[in-house]
Amino acid sequence: MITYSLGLKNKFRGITVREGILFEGPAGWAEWSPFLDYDDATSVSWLRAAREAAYDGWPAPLRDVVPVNCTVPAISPEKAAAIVRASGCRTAKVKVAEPGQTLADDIARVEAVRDAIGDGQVRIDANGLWSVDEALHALKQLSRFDLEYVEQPCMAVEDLAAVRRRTDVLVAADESIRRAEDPLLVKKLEAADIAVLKVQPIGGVRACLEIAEQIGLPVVVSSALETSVGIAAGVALAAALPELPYACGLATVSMFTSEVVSDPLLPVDGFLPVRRVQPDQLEANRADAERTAVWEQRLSRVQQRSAG
Ligand SMILES: O=C(O)CCC(=O)c1ccccc1C(=O)O
Ligand SMILES: [Mg+2]
Repeated sequence: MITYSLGLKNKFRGITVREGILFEGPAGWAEWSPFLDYDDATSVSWLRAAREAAYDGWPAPLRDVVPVNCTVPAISPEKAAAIVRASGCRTAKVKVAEPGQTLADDIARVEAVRDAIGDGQVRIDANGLWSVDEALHALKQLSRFDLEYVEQPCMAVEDLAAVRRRTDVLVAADESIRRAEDPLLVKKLEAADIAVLKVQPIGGVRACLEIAEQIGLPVVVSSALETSVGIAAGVALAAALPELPYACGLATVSMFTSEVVSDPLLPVDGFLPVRRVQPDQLEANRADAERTAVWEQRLSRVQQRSAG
């Protein structure tokens, strides 16, 4: 078992360093990396996902590559365009509604991404940070860039439904599924056209496959900003879904300044290969003793909780 610490090239979700635990079981390597602002109760499902990876393995794949989007943080238009061009992806996901920025910043970034990707797809993710009115106003301005969909424009599932009723842009639910007590409320309230599923927060590949079946919406598999070890679980889910009509948000390894494997899960021409990974760069990416102790204590608290 090792605690890793990886730098991020750009601030993402408010963080500049990503940490987590990697461990190996009979079925392969597993990642446990709940974000630091998540409490122990929330982190139990993340542990279920890691145990599945280490001890059970994943259902058989139905495809051997999965299409992915490149992820564009809330950065300048010039840097955004450079990320899109370097990625080789035919779909880009652009972060918008960043605290401290304006709608003008979002418009400039989305415009630069649209220019860079040409006739590819552009989707945006507001991480629930708009009100209904802000979302409708922003979508009116941004829809001229021909959006594939908007992910989580508002936080409350009722607000998501309200936005969906009043815009032509397709709506995807992310936080409304992975952070909700009832992930199927999105379906009941007809709050979304697309379901974003993340393996760690939802509690494993099989848990995600179950939700996919019950929710009856097309699925976009996304990362929770994991190392290639965690990304491999997302790839396994994407490979096992009966249908995969959209590119997945699994091309996030390129956001790190280093990686725990020498052959990371990076897209080639917009696709990730379906395979497991074997970390061989652990020592160079090991967290210091203090951070390792913090993570090991956290893991033992969450293990106790999940055993109870
Ligand atoms: O979907 C992607 O392209 C990358 C994944 C991503 O955006 C993300 C990564 C970590 C935490 C939250 C999110 C999110 O989708 O909101
Ligand atoms: Mg999201």
